[in-house]
Amino acid sequence: MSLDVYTLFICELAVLAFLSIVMLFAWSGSQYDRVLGFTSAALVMILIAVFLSSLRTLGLQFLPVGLGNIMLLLGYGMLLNAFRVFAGQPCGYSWLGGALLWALLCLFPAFYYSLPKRIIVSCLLCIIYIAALIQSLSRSRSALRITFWPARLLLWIHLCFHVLRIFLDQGSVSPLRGAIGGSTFSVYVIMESILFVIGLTFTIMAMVNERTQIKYKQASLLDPLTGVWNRRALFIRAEKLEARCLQHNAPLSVILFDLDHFKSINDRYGHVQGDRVLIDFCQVTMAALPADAYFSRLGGEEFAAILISSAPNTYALSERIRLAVQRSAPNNVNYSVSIGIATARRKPQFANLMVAADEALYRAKARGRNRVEAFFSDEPADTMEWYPRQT
Ligand SMILES: Nc1nc2c(ncn2[C@@H]2O[C@H](COP(=O)(O)OP(=O)(O)OP(=O)(O)O)[C@@H](O)[C@H]2O)c(=O)[nH]1
Repeated sequence: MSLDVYTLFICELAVLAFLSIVMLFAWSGSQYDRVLGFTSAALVMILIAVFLSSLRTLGLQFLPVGLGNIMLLLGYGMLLNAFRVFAGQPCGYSWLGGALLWALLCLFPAFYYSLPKRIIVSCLLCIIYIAALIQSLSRSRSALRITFWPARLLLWIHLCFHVLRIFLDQGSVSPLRGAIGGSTFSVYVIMESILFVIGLTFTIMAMVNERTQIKYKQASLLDPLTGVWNRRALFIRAEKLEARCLQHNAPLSVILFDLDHFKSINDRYGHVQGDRVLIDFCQVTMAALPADAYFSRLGGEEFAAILISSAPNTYALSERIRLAVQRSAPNNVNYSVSIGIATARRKPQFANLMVAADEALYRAKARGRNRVEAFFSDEPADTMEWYPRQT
């Protein structure tokens, strides 16, 4: 099979133009997402670079060799920015490095007029950029469960191709009259480049799509004011914890919190200060809870925590939280919390624990607030762990 370099060149220009348009539409449709913006810029720059390199047929040197490669390296720089923004890193100036170095080297005739030297330097710069892309991608790994591996594979294939090119492309000038490609190897470079830009465009769109979906899913599980998990998240998590406790025969505890006289805090200090108290309560409580506890806002001034912990430990922890809240005074506003707890020794059922903890919380309110009450029962229950009746 022989591949015609002219046909491939036209294909590449058409593919790049089409992908640039698709990406520009995706960018504007995504409320100008910066990742898609940088990718659009990269595709447009690579399109210009490919067009400029075709001017070799006219016997030109500066436009295809100087400017064409500068545009190509700027295109890689834009891709680097896209991956950096995706990973939450600052763009910095490294995206400019390749293009500046190329411009500098073109000042030396020994480089400017030597195809083999230009091929080696161009390959090395591409390898550096692709390695930087792989490194930035690795930083996004936790945010990309599905698209991480295809993206990584695509970049590694592109990197290996450039390593191979250093050894296989001898830089022998194409024998074709008015050749578009610089060397006889150009046909493979164009073909790989077409496949790479197609793969890259769709991979980046899939990455952005996955990130958006995760963001919306997270948002649906978080309380917008305090940033802690919401009721829905708690119930999802509880199912998992129930299963874990069942498997390891571990005790499961629920702690219910209700801020005392919160309405009067709103009335006396205003709603904004009331919000600050809610945020402060979350910070104080989260700092005291163990890392594997799951804390959420049920609504209003009601919160819940679920954790694998025995009854005495849960009681001691709740007391610590109550005292920490009592000491805390955001903007000099003192407040307190009533706490109800319940623990199941084995076969825990979250719904039952919530009812039991709620009963204990009701007692804490009835007995004067700012106190911890644990669920107890007079019935001989075989799974609920209860405390001696408090008088
Ligand atoms: N600032 C603020 N207030 C809220 C928010 N959500 C609910 N509230 C207020 O919380 C108050 C809850 O009042 P109540 O249910 O009467 O409870 P309380 O005043 O804390 O009384 P006890 O629970 O009996 O100690 C209401 O006034 C709500 O308006 C919120 O997001 N921000």
